[in-house]
Amino acid sequence: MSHDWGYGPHNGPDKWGKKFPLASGSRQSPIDIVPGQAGYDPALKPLVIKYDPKTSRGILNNGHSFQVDFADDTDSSTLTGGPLSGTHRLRQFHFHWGSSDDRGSEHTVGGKKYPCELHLVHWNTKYPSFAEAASKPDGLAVLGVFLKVGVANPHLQKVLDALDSIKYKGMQTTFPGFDPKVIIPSSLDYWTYEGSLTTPPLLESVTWIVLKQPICVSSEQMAKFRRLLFSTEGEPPCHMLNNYRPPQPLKGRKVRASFK
Ligand SMILES: NS(=O)(=O)c1ccc(NC(=S)OCCc2ccsc2)cc1
Ligand SMILES: [Zn+2]
Repeated sequence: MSHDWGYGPHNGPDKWGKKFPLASGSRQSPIDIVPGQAGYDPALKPLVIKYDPKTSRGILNNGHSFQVDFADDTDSSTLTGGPLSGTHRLRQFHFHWGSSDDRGSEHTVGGKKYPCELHLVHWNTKYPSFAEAASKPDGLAVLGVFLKVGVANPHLQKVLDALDSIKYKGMQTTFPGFDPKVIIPSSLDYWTYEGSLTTPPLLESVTWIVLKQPICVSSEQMAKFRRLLFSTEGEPPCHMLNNYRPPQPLKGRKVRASFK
């Protein structure tokens, strides 16, 4: 069954509930993180991020964002510690961004929108595969990193240089030897809460770990994200803009902070 969900006026986040009833579920993402209401939890452990650049494989325009995919058949690239139990393997990372620098992130902080948000997607190896884990309440862990406009980011530039070869939906190319550690901020202070995928199928299987410290990106680099297309080569061109879901109701959930 082909799902034509997207981010436009006719198929955007307000319309997803028609085909994906989880859209109004009890643990939907993203959310607005209110620092004053996120209690410090001394029981939270430090995050342990171990990424091996030899596991990076390719870069794909999937028609909603672009993603860098990783080999996840071994424990070479993993996320452990923090609020997590067990080992979570890195599967892919991708971004969400706006049509201008004043919007684009999915999570917001006290109502503040960032121009872009990076998601590093991991799955719990207590399950046999990503697809199996994606259907379990403790199956996935997504590390969220905000991007703020400032000086150009040379590490991000390596990713952006590949975008010209994946302009249209469905295009992909090889992307070997990339270490995602270089686009993680120096501070690993985080907020964490129980949520969902922020796109269909909106599965409520994600432990969200959102880093407090943003990384920098220049306005010129943001313009490169916006040259991607939602559309295939044969379709009328539609620029990939505002591919973010707005914050969803907290519905009684607690957000915890790893820092005072
Ligand atoms: N934006 S997000 O990080 O919440 C996020 C992460 C992964 C996905 N979906 C993926 S990787 O789907 C792959 C296909 C699949 C298989 C089982 S459920 C979905 C959607 C949203
Ligand atoms: Zn995402």
